[in-house]
Amino acid sequence: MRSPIYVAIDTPELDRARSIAERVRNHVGGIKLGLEFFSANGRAGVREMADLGLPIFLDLKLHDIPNTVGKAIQALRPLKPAILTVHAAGGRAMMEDAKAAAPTGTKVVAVTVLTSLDGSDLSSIGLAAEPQPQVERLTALARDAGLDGVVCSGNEVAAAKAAWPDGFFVVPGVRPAESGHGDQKRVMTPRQALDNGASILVVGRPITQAADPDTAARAIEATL
Ligand SMILES: O=C(O)c1cc(=O)[nH]c(=O)n1[C@@H]1O[C@H](COP(=O)(O)O)[C@@H](O)[C@H]1O
Repeated sequence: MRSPIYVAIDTPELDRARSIAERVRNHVGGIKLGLEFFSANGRAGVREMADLGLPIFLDLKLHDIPNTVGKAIQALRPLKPAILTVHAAGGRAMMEDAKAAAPTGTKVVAVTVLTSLDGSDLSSIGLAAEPQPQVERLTALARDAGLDGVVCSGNEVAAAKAAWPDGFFVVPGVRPAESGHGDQKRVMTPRQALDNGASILVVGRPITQAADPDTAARAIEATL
């Protein structure tokens, strides 16, 4: 079975991205490319990474009016990514247009509450401090809009899955026990996140910043 780990290769440097991907390829199920990589390398860079043969998760977290998000996804169609992200807070019509514009076979998943936010951050933007009800509300909205799944932390994934048993659940903010949290606030170990119902795990710096990314990816895989 393919590893549930998607390695988040967050770098603007194409050569470095390719080198990390080549080193970890036997211990991950796919590659996640986000805003940092895409802003520097664009669609051509994504194509080069796709040539390595692993599924591509294109994480652009689109969040705009429905027409703009739909047209942006149309422009991405030739890349045929395995997974694409939008922000659930963009609303139901935006998510519907996102799904309608995506290629067949691309999973469109909605980010609920970023894993970098804790209760006090949520209060500061006018939301209730408890993340779980917000994750549950946005998960139901994403399901009703016809998306394929959501992104949430390992703390909320069990509740989200209870509301959407056949949804696809992406869990970032994953940290092996001995790893630093960096800017992540709602974190969980890879094993626990899988046990709670994650479909895939997004792991970035614990692998990409390790002295030996291959060994780090292998060590995480061994805990699953
Ligand atoms: O959509 C995401 O992948 C995402 C959502 C979220 O709530 N939190 C989050 O960290 N991510 C992404 O997951 C990756 C986490 O990276 P590390 O913190 O280095 O493991 C980054 O590429 C983030 O953009």
